[in-house]
Amino acid sequence: MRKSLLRILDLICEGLGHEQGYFDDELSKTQLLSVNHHIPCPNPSLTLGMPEHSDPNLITMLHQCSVPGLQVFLNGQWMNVEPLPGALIVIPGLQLKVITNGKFSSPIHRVMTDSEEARTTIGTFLIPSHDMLIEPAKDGEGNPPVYRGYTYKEFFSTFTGSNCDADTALGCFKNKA
Ligand SMILES: O=C(O)CCC(=O)C(=O)O
Ligand SMILES: [Fe+2]
Repeated sequence: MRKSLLRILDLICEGLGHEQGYFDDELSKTQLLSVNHHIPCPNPSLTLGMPEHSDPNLITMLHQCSVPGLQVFLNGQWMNVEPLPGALIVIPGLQLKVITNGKFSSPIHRVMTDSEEARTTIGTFLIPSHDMLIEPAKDGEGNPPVYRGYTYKEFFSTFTGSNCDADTALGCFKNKA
């Protein structure tokens, strides 16, 4: 999974004009594997499997099982991400948004519960090393950086301190327009 994500990141580099391997080392140092098990809820309107959030890391790969539940917030409404057999979902994280100076966005998503079936998913998260300086990569187009540099440690504590609200956390690292 790490190899596939690094390949995808290299394709992103190619598209944006950054050198190959830009994300290979400290920016993707840690790989976290997380298994989520959501038990059924007879009345799914009463609880969410996972509340709405953007992933705070660099990039995520998710294997959802055959039970639906993942939703993404798109054009002002929640859309179901239907499970496809054998498909893996790639979710750009907030660090990818910052490093690409906002060219990539990090989608808000959440998990609904199912009334009858349990849902087990596996996520792989690539995470920068804690002391790594994160900043928009120079894009050769002379666009001013939207965000100031920070360490991932600093970002993560701001993110958790703002109730995991992406806009609030990112707002703390925005340069004045
Ligand atoms: O279980 C899922 O479908 C999504 C999990 C997720 O969004 C996460 O772990 O960040
Ligand atoms: Fe997520």
